Amino acid sequence: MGCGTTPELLPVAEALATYRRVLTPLPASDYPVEAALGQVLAAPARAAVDLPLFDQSAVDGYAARSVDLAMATQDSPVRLTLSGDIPAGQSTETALAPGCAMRILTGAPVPSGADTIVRQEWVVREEGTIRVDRVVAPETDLRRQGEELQSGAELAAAGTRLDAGRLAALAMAGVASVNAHPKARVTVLVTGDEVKPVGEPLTPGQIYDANGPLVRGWLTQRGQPLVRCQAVADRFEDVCQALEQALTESDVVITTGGVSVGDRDYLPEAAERLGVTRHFWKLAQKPGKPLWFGTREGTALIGLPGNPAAVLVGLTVHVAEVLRVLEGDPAGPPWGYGRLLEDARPDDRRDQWLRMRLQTDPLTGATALAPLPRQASHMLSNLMAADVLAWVPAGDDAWRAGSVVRWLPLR
Ligand SMILES: Nc1nc2c(c(=O)[nH]1)N[C@H]1C(S)=C(S)[C@@H](COP(=O)(O)OP(=O)(O)OC[C@H]3O[C@@H](n4cnc5c(N)ncnc54)[C@H](O)[C@@H]3O)O[C@H]1N2
Ligand code: MOO
Repeated sequence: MGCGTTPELLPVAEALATYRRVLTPLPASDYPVEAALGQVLAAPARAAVDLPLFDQSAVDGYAARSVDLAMATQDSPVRLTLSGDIPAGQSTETALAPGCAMRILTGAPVPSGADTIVRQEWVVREEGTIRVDRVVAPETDLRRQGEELQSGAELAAAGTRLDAGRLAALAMAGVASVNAHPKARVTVLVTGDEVKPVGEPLTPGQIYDANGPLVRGWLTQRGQPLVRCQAVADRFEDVCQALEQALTESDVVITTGGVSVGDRDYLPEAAERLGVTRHFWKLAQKPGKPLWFGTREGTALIGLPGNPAAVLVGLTVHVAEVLRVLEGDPAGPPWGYGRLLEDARPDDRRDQWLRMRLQTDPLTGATALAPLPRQASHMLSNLMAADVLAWVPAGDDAWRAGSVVRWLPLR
């Protein structure tokens, strides 16, 4: 929060705290493990089996008894009689007898009696026997049952968001289903009579729609279930109708445009007409000052301003946190920190979200930030170069080269 922010505008940190305070995670249920990709666990997941599942070989070679090889040297190699063959996926009931070895492949179960594996590079194979010319210590290349994880051990705590690697770790440990919060279902309403989809002809005064592609693309990249994305005309009744349907069908409703004080800015009035409880409307941030946040029966409504850079801030900073709370994710925003390599734009009223490039600080080797030109709220072209959205608090000094600021990744 900047020290010089205008008092009637809610500080950004308070907006973030409001989401945590007024929203509750969506009710959890059980999902097949792979269906829960991207979801957050509501209960710990425990290993259903030991890992490794059984004593197994780490290499292609021969299961042996280390005592048989204790005297082996180049001058006096030991011969072991081959008494079996164990490929991966099979096991043998037969115990390994003294003076014997069994052929074994990587991952195959070790027969009882064997306490070491002789990798095949160390062996000369002859008719029915192998010749070993070195000592092989007990436990060499042998993976013991349960050495990684024991059945019943907690593998993932509640609050863990599942990615591909975590899913794989659960599946390996025999976890077939998990108790998780669902992903939030989102509806997007893009207002503005002046906007047209790119590719369609424009009449004078019209512009191409940036917010539709921005919000849809951002949600798709996150794997967010999209209920619908709809263009809504700047008419009060149309806004009310679309909003009512969206509130009924979704966990989160995102609107763009029509949230300020203009003659056709219907969102605040429509939301209040439909019984949405307002938590705040104006934030001490730039871009994105008019940001309307309210709830109705657990559904969150986030009214973003129409300016595309304000929508970018709304998604990266605000919608992301709303989704984390609803999805049961205890982690707050994934802040990075870096020193400004050059002066940024000063502002003494509102904290600024500035698009910057990540660089390496030539003095320290640490991550540093280079502000980009073309930062105004109606501009997006610098996203071609931007890596992060940096939070530059309002006030006297935070914008100066050398200040350390926080940032959120843009990709
Ligand atoms: N008298 C005041 N005027 C404005 C204030 C204010 O406090 N007093 N705030 C300004 C700020 S800050 C912002 S941000 C905007 C927000 O206005 P709205 O949320 O009502 O948004 P619109 O007026 O509908 O649109 C703003 C701007 O963005 C363009 N736009 C809208 N939708 C799209 C789209 N899908 N793709 C591309 N561009 C879009 C629209 O044409 C406008 O230029 O209000 C200021 N005014
Ligand atoms: O908040 Mo507005 O997005 O500053 O231009």
